[in-house]
Amino acid sequence: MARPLKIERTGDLVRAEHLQQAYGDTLALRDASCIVQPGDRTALLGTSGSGKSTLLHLLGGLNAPSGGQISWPALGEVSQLRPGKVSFVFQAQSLLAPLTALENVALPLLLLNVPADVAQERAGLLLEQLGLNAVIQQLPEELSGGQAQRVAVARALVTRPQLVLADEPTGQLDSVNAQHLMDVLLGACDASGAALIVATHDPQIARRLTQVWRMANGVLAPAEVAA
Ligand SMILES: Nc1ncnc2c1ncn2[C@@H]1O[C@H](COP(=O)(O)OP(=O)(O)OP(=O)(O)O)[C@@H](O)[C@H]1O
Repeated sequence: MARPLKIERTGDLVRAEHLQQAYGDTLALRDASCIVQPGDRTALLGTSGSGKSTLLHLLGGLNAPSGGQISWPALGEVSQLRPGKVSFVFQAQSLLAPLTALENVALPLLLLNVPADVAQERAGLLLEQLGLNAVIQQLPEELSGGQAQRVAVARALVTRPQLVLADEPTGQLDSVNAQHLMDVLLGACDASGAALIVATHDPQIARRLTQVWRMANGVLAPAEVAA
């Protein structure tokens, strides 16, 4: 529980109370309460299978919880969250196979009716920032795992979202590229005032964030200040 839940704040990006998520007989999330505010920098830690991805998916409105309450006071209804206000960097490969790296990154802007030339320019700039100039015309199958992960980060940032939910975004990167990716993620979120939540197993990544949420067996512990 990041902050007391009793106080209503219209500026809260997410308010979640006692969330539960069942997948058939598996109760993946047993009890998670948290508030996300603009500018938050949160590391979500926990062993494999503890429920981190499940929580991120609920916070971004991808799934409805089986129990508990969730709302997005500053963002609106769940149908208004994506694309645009909330972005995901998924753990699994999520780029669209028939589209080039550039087209994958520009797509969320096209869905928001941004003109194609503006969308391509913004997508190209982000890909350049992530060191991907050489591969912008390549298809996902022609990218390395680490390149694909960085393209997915560019796609998440291109709409200048207010909340970025990143599920092990550095899992396929060496430590230099992982730190560079965090530089870009943090720089983009600092520039826009967005909140960033990163599920990670990497202590070096967690150290770049200011608070820690720990998940154990589907239960989210109160937030701690990062060491
Ligand atoms: N779609 C699904 N159907 C059935 N069970 C699922 C599904 N997604 C997750 N689970 C189960 O829910 C539990 C929590 O999974 P989750 O992916 O949230 O964990 P995690 O902490 O993100 O793990 P990791 O660090 O390995 O990514 C696990 O027991 C997992 O097997």
